[in-house]
Amino acid sequence: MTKVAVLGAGSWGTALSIVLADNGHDVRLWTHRKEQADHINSTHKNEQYLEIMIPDSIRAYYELKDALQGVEVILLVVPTKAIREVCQQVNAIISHKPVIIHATKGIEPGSLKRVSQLIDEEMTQVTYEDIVVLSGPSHAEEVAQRQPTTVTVASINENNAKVAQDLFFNEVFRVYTSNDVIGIELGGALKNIIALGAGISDGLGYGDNAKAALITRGLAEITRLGTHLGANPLSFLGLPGVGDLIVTCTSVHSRNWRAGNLLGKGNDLQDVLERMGMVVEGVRTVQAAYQFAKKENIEMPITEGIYEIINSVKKPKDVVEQLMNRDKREEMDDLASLLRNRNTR
Ligand SMILES: NC(=O)C1=CN([C@@H]2O[C@H](COP(=O)(O)OP(=O)(O)OC[C@H]3O[C@@H](n4cnc5c(N)ncnc54)[C@H](OP(=O)(O)O)[C@@H]3O)[C@@H](O)[C@H]2O)C=CC1
Ligand SMILES: O=C(CO)COP(=O)(O)O
Repeated sequence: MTKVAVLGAGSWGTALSIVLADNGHDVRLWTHRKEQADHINSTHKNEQYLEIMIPDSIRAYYELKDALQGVEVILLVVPTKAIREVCQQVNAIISHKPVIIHATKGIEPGSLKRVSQLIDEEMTQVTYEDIVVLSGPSHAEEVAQRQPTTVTVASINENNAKVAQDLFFNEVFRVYTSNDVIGIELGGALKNIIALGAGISDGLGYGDNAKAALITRGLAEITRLGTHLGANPLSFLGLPGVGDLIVTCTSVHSRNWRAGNLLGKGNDLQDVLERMGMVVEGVRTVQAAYQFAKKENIEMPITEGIYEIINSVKKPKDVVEQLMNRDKREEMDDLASLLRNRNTR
């Protein structure tokens, strides 16, 4: 039995706590709202985020220092915009060196840093190489119902990746390992932008052809930027790449798809975000990806179009027209040269 503090009691933190509790671990689920901790402990429910009974063995905490007492593993699962703040709070409390796993999917606008880089910056006890990221096609709603799910855990520290694999692995939650932290983080963050696009396309009334095109050409963009930033291109063919792209672009559970769908139907972004009541990471990540594409001079027309819609520069229909009328080209043009360049390095 491992003592694990799960920081973030939203849908994903709750679902992953259930996996850990099913595996017999001592799970402390931390929330920054006292009334939520009391509610979870007295009712074993967190219905604001998930319609599921929470195992009695999971205890919710409001006091962070109590939640962190003697833990061997910390699982960070707050939205990207809260990562720095939560890491600073943890840093002020712990003096030991637990294994840090994060399951957050985003990139910070401005700094253009991935989540593991933010953790590394904020936590003095942590070394970048030791951080583990957990990612893959895994909606909280299905994980909490113990539906078959596969994810990947990646770390430069192979031992820590195996620790994470053993911690979560069970008969309905299959966990693979990888050492491509950059690829796994970027795949998870960037697919949310394409999922917004898929939702917009559905909201506009376009069909499966358009969505399949967005998924495929979106994957080309993710691979283009990711490989440029040092990821292994093969990672984008894996669970945290194409796997997560498919699930997020096609599932009604997806917050990003749902938000996009409402935007495509003509709703205002602020209204949409208020209606969602949960984090829609793609809205913030698209700002970062757009900045990345400009800074690194990477062609990302879908990302650019979603950026223009989110920032009310263009209407969804105009972006579709813009994408369909780009210059004619060979499909594998840039990806083939990207792989060639990589091989000769
Ligand atoms: N939901 C899913 O299926 C999956 C989500 N993810 C990723 O996991 C991350 C979290 O998503 P998810 O659980 O869905 O988000 P939710 O919106 O469901 O929950 C976010 C949780 O974080 C809490 N929180 C926000 N800011 C802070 C803060 N400053 N300090 C402490 N707690 C804070 C929220 O508290 P409050 O209730 O007060 O707002 C809430 O409990 C995202 O990066 C997402 O992309 C990854 C895979 C699957
Ligand atoms: O990352 C996810 C599934 O793997 C969750 O995506 P959403 O945030 O769009 O629900």
